[in-house]
Amino acid sequence: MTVVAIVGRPNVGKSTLFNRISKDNSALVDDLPGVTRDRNYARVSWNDKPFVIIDTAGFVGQDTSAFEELTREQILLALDEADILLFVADAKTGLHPGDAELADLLRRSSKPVFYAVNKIDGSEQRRHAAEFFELGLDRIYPISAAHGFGISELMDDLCAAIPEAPAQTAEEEESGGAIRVSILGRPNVGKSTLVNHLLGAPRVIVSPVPGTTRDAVDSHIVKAGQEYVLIDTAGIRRKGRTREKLEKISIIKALQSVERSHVVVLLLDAVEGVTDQDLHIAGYIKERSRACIVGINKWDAADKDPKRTKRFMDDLHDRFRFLTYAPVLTFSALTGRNVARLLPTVKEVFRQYNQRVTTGIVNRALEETLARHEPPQAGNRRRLKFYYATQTAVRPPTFVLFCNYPQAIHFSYERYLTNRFREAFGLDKTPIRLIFRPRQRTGGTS
Ligand SMILES: Nc1nc2c(ncn2[C@@H]2O[C@H](COP(=O)(O)OP(=O)(O)OP(=O)(O)O)[C@@H](O)[C@H]2O)c(=O)[nH]1
Ligand SMILES: Nc1nc2c(ncn2[C@@H]2O[C@H](COP(=O)(O)OP(=O)(O)OP(=O)(O)O)[C@@H](O)[C@H]2O)c(=O)[nH]1
Repeated sequence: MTVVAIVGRPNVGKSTLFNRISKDNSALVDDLPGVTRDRNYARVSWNDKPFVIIDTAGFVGQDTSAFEELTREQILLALDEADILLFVADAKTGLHPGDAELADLLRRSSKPVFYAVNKIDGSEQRRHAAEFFELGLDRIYPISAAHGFGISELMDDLCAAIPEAPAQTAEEEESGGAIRVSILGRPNVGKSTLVNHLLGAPRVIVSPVPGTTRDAVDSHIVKAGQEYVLIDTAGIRRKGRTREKLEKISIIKALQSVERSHVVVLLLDAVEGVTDQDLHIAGYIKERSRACIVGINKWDAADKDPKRTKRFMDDLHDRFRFLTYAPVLTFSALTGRNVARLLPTVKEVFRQYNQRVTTGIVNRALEETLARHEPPQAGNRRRLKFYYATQTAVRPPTFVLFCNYPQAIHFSYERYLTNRFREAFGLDKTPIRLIFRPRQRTGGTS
């Protein structure tokens, strides 16, 4: 998945541009309820090119007192991890020394960079925009993120730089019947230790210093006749940076790994608990409808007081309640205790993720579900009616339900249907998707 990062000085309009690009293309991101909207990355599609767009401001916080340092860090991060850079400057303030410095850094990159000058909403700003040619750039895109001016020219050109044909299908074929698994989690949570344990030999360097593993490599293993590909086994860190920065950086890599996975193992630290970043990754897993297992590592070091354990688990379920389908496992990658449960669980989750249900069974379940709890009235006082349903896809199991007023279905009724389908089809450990369609008339008679 191509990652496009928006970079620029504070207050130039990065977030506004991010919102415009992601909002105008919300088809792909909006069809899943209950996922947090408060975030700085989005999967969008422009001219049929899917990509992930990231507002880097979110990675460095709002501490403007140290903004030069922060901005530099942000640029380096984006240069490292993104595929395309989108530089934004502010025509209202005009050319700023910081812009020149950033442009300099970007010019040294081998990645495509698009330079936009924002806040072009009047003739005065247009004059200011000309100043930016002093940066020695071939092409500058005058835009107004707030009003939409110039956005399509910019995005059309940017999308042309995104490679055709996502590698997804090729990769799918290549991996045959293998289950693609990624192990994600913040630095020091024990990813390398776990991978080494699974591989049965210390192939990945483990160290108590965060960020000691480098290159992205996939590892193949066969257990009990099932092949697994551990994606990006080297993990999601960088050498020689502070822990705090590392945690901010890792999200881009994490998102890319989610894209490539069937099943994501989200590792948490039993001692440190759940962080916002864990929830961010979890939100993305949900949004991308990937199967997931929550692995609580370092269980050997956890406080075994039953009350605390209960509080930990309650808190976990509460914070991951949008991901109820993810089984939770506790283990210790260090001692190996209970790690043996992981791959069988991955296999079971994957089985459900690929499950097919015949149309007859789907419709029987639909009938029973409706009989048990009638659909509420649609807004226009007409009765909401479901006609029939059928499974249209796997990974995840996806069901299309034909009804008279798809737009009138309340979220709570959708949740009810989802839960009943899960129960009826034994799909408790996989995401499933329900799509509501207006009934299509066939044949052209009557
Ligand atoms: N006039 C005008 N104002 C804009 C435009 N785009 C953004 N702004 C304003 O510029 C200000 C900063 O916008 P943000 O999108 O928050 O900028 P940012 O670069 O994300 O800022 P940081 O998060 O501080 O780095 C806001 O008050 C926006 O309303 C535009 O096209 N025209
Ligand atoms: N007590 C305990 N320590 C563990 C366990 N798993 C890993 N550790 C320790 O945690 C530290 C970090 O482990 P790593 O496997 O390097 O963690 P990582 O997630 O790969 O870390 P980064 O390279 O920073 O991303 C090491 O000192 C491990 O020995 C566990 O199950 N129990």
